[in-house]
Amino acid sequence: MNPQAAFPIPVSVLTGFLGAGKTTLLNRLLKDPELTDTAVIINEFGDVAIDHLLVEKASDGVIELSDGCLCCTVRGELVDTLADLVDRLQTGRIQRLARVVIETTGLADPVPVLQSIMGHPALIHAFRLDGVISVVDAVNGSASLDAHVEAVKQVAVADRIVLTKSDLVDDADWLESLKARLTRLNPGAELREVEGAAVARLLQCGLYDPATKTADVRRWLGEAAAHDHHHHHGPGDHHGHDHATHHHDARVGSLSLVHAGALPFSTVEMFLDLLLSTQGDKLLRIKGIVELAEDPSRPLVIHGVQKMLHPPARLPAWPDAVRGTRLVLIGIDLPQDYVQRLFAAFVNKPTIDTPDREAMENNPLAIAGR
Ligand SMILES: Nc1nc2c(ncn2[C@@H]2O[C@H](COP(=O)(O)OP(=O)(O)OP(=O)(O)O)[C@@H](O)[C@H]2O)c(=O)[nH]1
Repeated sequence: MNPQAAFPIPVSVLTGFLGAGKTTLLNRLLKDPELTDTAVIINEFGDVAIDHLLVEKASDGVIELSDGCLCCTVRGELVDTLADLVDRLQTGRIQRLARVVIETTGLADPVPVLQSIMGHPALIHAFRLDGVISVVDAVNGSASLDAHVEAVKQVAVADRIVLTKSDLVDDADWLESLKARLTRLNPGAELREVEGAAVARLLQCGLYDPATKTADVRRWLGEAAAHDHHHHHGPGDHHGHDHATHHHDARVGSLSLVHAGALPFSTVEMFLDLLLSTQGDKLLRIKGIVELAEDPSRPLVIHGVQKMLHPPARLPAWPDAVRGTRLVLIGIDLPQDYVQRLFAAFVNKPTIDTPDREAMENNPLAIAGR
């Protein structure tokens, strides 16, 4: 491959509901000299392709997708567009490519976009999903979350949430309650106001801090926040007022799975297989770090979207003193107790009311409460 390109190339996905301020933020971001060799892929929606005109520093960087619903038809094209970028690099038609930013249409469910980046065999070695930045409008964000489950998913899958238009909101309580709602939906994501957020570092959500070259596991897993906000919402739960007014929100939940010791690779693999085959449709994101029994000094990094797992990668060393296995899951209608018990069955000795591993591998339906 072209020596000018360091594969895999990080891909950032910029999402957020219609008019939330994605293009405005992107225009500001692209002024940062650190983002010079960035390709921007803008997904168009509607008859008139106006978005690319709004991206000022576009010239040869913008690759336009044709109109259509992102969830279905454009998925194939996005893959083609990314493959074309690799081709251009290899043939020298592009000299350098340091990053790709994909701006999704405001109406889109971002999950298929993430899946097409992570799951396509032709792209898997060329690109890595760095992170998802979700833009939420302080004026209309709350109404969008109430009305559209896509807006809720955009927030739930985010690594970072950027709040725009707070300059238009006088009511501090309104702003605080929107922020609290966003934190409930996605306790692991970093929440920022747009002022000050428009710098290259906003896009760097991955495990490695490119400045220090060290892994920042806690930030990447969103752990510090996630610990204080365990959600145990299930599809059948009722949350009174909250449930009644925010019915989409109640379906979203995050949970952490923690195991103190090292685990054999086969255990991790089987647990993930079962988790993805039974809960894949409900999982929005999964991230984690694993201490492997076979090689405890080099942690295994797990990263996935729905049923798709990024090829597991190894870190050269543990970034800090904390070892063991930590998985963070965000899902919609995810049966949290089932997942906790499934994990426990794999990593611990079986208890009286928990079927053992062998029984479960033979019959994954053995755990009640799915
Ligand atoms: N006052 C204020 N206006 C903003 C802010 N961010 C964006 N806007 C305005 O909001 C409108 C929509 O912004 P865009 O950046 O086009 O939003 P978008 O999310 O790209 O929109 P779509 O591509 O249509 O989904 C524009 O008129 C922007 O100028 C902000 O922080 N404050």
